[in-house]
This record gives sequence, structure tokens and C-alpha cells, in this order.
Amino acid sequence: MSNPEETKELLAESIRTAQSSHEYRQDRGKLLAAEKEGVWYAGARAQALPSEPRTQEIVLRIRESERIDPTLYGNLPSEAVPDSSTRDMGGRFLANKSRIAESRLFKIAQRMPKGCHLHIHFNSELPPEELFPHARGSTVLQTMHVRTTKPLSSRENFALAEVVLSVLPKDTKNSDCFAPEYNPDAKDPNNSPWMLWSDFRKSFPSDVDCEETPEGLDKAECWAREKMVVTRRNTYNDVQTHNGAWACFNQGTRAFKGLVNYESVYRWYIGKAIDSMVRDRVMYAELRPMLMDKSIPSDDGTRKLDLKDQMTIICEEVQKKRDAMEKQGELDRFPFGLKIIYCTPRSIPKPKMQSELNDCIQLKLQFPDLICGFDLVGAEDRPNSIGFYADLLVGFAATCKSLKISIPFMFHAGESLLDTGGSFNPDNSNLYDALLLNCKRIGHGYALLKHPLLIERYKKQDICLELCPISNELLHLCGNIREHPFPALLAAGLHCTLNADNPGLYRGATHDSSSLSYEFYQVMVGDTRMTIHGWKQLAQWSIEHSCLSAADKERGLKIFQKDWEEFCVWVDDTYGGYADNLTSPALPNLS
Ligand SMILES: O=c1[nH]cnc2c1ncn2[C@@H]1O[C@H](CO)[C@@H](O)[C@H]1O
Repeated sequence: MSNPEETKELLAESIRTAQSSHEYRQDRGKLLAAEKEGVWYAGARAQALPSEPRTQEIVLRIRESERIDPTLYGNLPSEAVPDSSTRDMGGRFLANKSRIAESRLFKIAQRMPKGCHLHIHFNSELPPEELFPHARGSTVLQTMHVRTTKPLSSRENFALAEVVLSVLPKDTKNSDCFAPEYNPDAKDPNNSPWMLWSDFRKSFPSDVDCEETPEGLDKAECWAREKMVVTRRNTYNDVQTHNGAWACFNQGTRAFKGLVNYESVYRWYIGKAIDSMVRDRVMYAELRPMLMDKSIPSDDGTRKLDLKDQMTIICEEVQKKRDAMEKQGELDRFPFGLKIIYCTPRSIPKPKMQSELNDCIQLKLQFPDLICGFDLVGAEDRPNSIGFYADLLVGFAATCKSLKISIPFMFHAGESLLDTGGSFNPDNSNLYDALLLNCKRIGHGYALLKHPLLIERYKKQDICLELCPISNELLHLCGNIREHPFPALLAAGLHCTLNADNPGLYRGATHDSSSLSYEFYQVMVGDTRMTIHGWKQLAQWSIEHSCLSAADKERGLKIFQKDWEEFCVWVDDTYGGYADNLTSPALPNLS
């Protein structure tokens, strides 16, 4: 033990060291500067407009003031237990939804030019609230049918039953879903489980409770809607599991399909989907329809429209929209139309996969400018892995090469916490096969951080990640955006884009058509290191990694640059004064 004199001397010495610790502070400054220099959005920052630091300052001031604003989030650390009106900024998406609607930061995210939307399932751009009015409309009044997987004769069955909508000829034999003797078997050729949707709506009891009752929908529609969309109750309830969330979601997509897949609405949908993207400041999209179902019905249910008919409708409606926009002098808002990524389920046997691959090539030959990729869909924790089909996929790539056509793979890969390709063996991870099969981009890539070698290889092969953060939360990969690995994936140097995946099913009960705006909002509140240079970089990558031609990409980037300039001016004009008057804490220097 040292004597008191020695202790005194040591303490005096340490105070002297602290006073002369400039060196430490300098080292620390250098360390931070080095990290900032190599930050993932350095490219966008290097080309920032002179006005961008100002935009950055406004956005940060607003974000940080909204974090502590008691009417929005109220995230002030305190010993007092906060009241039930507080929410975490970057907490659960659906719980925060009503706050986001009030947020200035969200309004800025809505106004921001987004570039391209590269990962969105075809049916889910629009919410069910916009589709139900069509399903009760005159053209399908006699033909829109419904079946349930249980008789709706007890309260319990209302909760348990799955629902499917479909347009069928008007002479379809009608059943009564509400009768105790209702037979739901859809596979038995001697049974017709279908009930006319208009009868179903009339017979629907008035005392069935729904979690959400969006304006304009009747009881039956609210009930059916809840079988389709992800709600707070079905995703956040404390006994929900990962598989449970996926099962609900899959039931939802099966139910939802019937609302979009008939001739008049399919046609109407294309234009409306484009309108919604334009409002969301998206300039181009690559949509993913599930094309294993080969046809959709005409409104009277008597004709079948095959894949060629469907693709023709898409081309016609895109052209109509282009013509209308050109007339308004607004073609730059959606200059390249749409492209289609052929999707088929990962659950099918090999011979079926072979015929799907053949169908994809046929469709590409018929619609060379429309078909731009091939993907496998469905939960990755269920069979099959991509590797299971490797021979067929290698053969497909070789066939495309000899036909001189390009159909790059854009597989869902790494959208999993198990990362075992639907097996018990981590060696079956889809992330290996996505690399070896030369994917142009992958859907999600959530699990990629587990593979440092793959990270390097993905970068080398310039494989872009289509991140879908809200989808990942709602399907139980993470608890909220702050737990999502996007900051680490970006910091690892991977090129990423932001995507809404299934916005029509993820939006909650609000009549608004934003989809990508929510994703951009989420990353800004999900990581304190996100900046508007980061926003811009993500949008620019979405153009660079799209399937547009080199000339279109160049044009797209030019349009984006002009839109970005206007955006920065708009932010200052609209929120500059407001932000200057905020008395928020000292802001971090992120520029
Ligand atoms: O995030 C996803 N991962 C994998 N499959 C998906 C995802 N979202 C939708 N689907 C699947 O795509 C088909 C058409 O929508 C549906 O089968 C749905 O389950």
C-alpha cells in the first residue's frame, strides 16, 4: 500500500496528465475524421450541392426535436415512468404509424425523390381499402365469390377461418359460408364452397369485432381485410411466433390476390399503381408478380387471360400513362415505365420449376423490354433452398446465354434468422447460391452479416441488396428499425436500396399511398448516423442497380439530380425557418 504522501503525488500527476491530454483529443478527432472519410455515402457527399449542408442541418434539427417532442415521441430520459402516450422514435412501425403521419420529417421523406423501386410484389402496391369498392362494383356483382376454410357458424371460426376471393362464372353453384353444414373443401370436384360476395356481405353479422374499421368499408370487408393485412394485433401480440407471422402473411397474400386478379381491376391497377408511385416520388419500378398461376379471369368469369394477355395489359396501361404524362409535360416523373421480374414459389418440385423456367424464357422472348429478371418467393425457412434447383438454374443461365437474352437472377436470399435455406443445415444458406448463380441483386440480404467472406465476394461481384426494413420487422426478423442491420450492411460497403416489399399489406389503416417514403423515414429515425447524403446515395444506387439500359440510367440520374436540387430548395423554403427556431440540443456534426 502506498503512503498518503505518495497517493497525493499520484493524484496531482494524473490531474496534470488530464490537463495536457490534447493529444488524446487530437487522436480521437483523427479517428473520427478517418471513419467519416470512409463512410459509405462518401460518394454522394463528395458531390453534394452547395445547399445540401443546409438541408442536412434542417433534417437533423427536425429529427432530434421530434425525438423529444412529447406530442410525437417524447423520448426524454427521466426517472419518472413516462405516460402511455410516449413512443420510441424508431420503435414498432405500426404502433408509431399515427405519429409518423404528424411528423415533419415524414413530410420531408415523402417529398424526397426516391429513384427506383426495385423490390415490390406485384399485387401489393395498393391497399385493400382501394380495392374493395371494385369488388362490390357492378361489373363483378354477379361473379365475385368468396370461400372460407371453416363454416362461419361460431365466433371462434370467424377468428380461425382463412378467406379467398375469386371471380367465377355467374352460374357457379352457391353455398352459404355461415351455415353450420358449410363444406369448405375446395379440392373436391363435387363440392362448390363458393358464396356470392354480395350475399356474403348482406349476411355478415353486425356484431363481429374488428381491430380496425377503415372508413368506407362495411363489416364484411373490414373482417376480410383483417385476414389480408398485417395488423398490430396479429404481428405484435406477445405469443406470435416467426412462423406464425409468416403463416398469417401467406394467408393474407392468398386472400388479397382475388381483389386484384381479374381483368378490369388488373388493368385499372397498373395506372393507379403508377399514380401512387409518382406521388411517392418513385421514377421507375420493377414489379414481382407470382406467375406460376397462369391466368386471371375476365370480369364475367368465362374467359381466362393468360400470361401473354396479362403482360399485354401491363404494356398498354403503361403506355397510356406515359402518353397522358407526356401531354402534361410530366414524363420525367415516370420516364421509363415498369419492368417485370418473373416470380415462382420456392416450394415447387423440380419438374414444375423446369416448366416455370421455360415459361419465363418464352415470356422474355415475347416481351423482351418488359421481363427483366427471375426470382424465387416464399419464406426462406421452408423448402426449398435455391441450391436444390442449382442444375436447373445453371441450365437456365446457359440457355439464356445461347439465346442472347439476359434474365438475371434476383433471388430472395438471407431473409431469415436461421439462414439454412429451409433445412436444418446452415450450409444450405441461399446466400451461397445467390453468389454462385451470379445474382444481379438479392432480395433482403438480412443475414449477410454472418458471412464476412460473402460480404467481400458480394462487393466484388457488385451484387446489390434490396433491403425491406419494414417488411423485416413485421415478419419478425427484428423488433424495430433500430435493431435492423441496415447500418452495418451499409458500413460493410455493400450497395443497398430501400424497398417496401408489400406496402399494401403493411401500411396499417390509413388511406395514404406512400410506400417508399416510410422506408426512407424509418432509416432516418433508425440510425443516428443516417444523413441526407445517405438518403441520396441509396436513391442513386437504386438507379444504378436497376435493369434500365445504360442510356436510361444516365438519363435517370440526370433527372434525379434535378429533382434533388428542387427538393433541397423545397426543404429550406418549407422548413428552414421552422428548424432555425427550434431549441433542440446541440446537433452532432455529421457533414
Ligand atoms: O418478403 C417476402 N419474401 C418471400 N416471399 C414473399 C415476400 N413477400 C411476398 N412474398 C411472396 O410472394 C408471392 C406474391 O406476393 C406470395 O406467395 C408471397 O408469399
